[in-house]
Amino acid sequence: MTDLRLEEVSVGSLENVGLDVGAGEVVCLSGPSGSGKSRLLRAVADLEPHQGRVFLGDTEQASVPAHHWRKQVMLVPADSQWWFDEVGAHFPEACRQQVPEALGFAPEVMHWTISRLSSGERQRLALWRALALEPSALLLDEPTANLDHDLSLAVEEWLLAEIRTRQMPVLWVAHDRAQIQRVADRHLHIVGNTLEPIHGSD
Ligand SMILES: Nc1ncnc2c1ncn2[C@@H]1O[C@H](COP(=O)(O)OP(=O)(O)OP(=O)(O)O)[C@@H](O)[C@H]1O
Repeated sequence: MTDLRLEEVSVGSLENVGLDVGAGEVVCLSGPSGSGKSRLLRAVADLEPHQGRVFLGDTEQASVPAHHWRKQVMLVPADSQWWFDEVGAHFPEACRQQVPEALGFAPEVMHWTISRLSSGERQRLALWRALALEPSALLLDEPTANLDHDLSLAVEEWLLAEIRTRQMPVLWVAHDRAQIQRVADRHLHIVGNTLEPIHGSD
């Protein structure tokens, strides 16, 4: 059981962010457009230079090569990147026959070309690809932004079940207040250069 801890992290206009996300806990992060939500996730994923320290359990980000860190602390960005022609080539062999039902795909999806994917299909497959790599922590940047309401609910439910089962600490950037109320154990909102806790239905 591993927590994700930020100590005095500064990136862009955000200063001295301190945060401890427990195993299996979902902390939602909201804030105005351009306030620094994505940059904070990128800093935690060691994709952007920043000040301060980030820990996964006892392991400090600065003590491991960035590519090892990123396999453990997995960022699912709003715009996912794909580098092979076919979907299946991006997945470990063992996962190709087990596409989760909640994502709404038939197994044939593994033979689809990347170029035909809609933005919502890309987003759902990027989530499955991230989980298929069995990370220890997840950083989700508006993971359902391109999905319709029903699919959004199904994906949320699937994600929450996976998060609880695997006991991953999760930072989840979201705009939709209703979604935040459904998924968040805690909600932090960016105000100026800091994160402020939002309680209940504020
Ligand atoms: N590498 C960079 N160097 C300098 N400024 C950057 C860099 N990347 C992003 N920015 C700026 O930092 C600010 C925060 O960007 P960020 O992408 O984190 O916003 P956000 O809160 O995720 O916004 P949105 O909700 O619109 O996605 C923006 O003004 C952006 O232009």
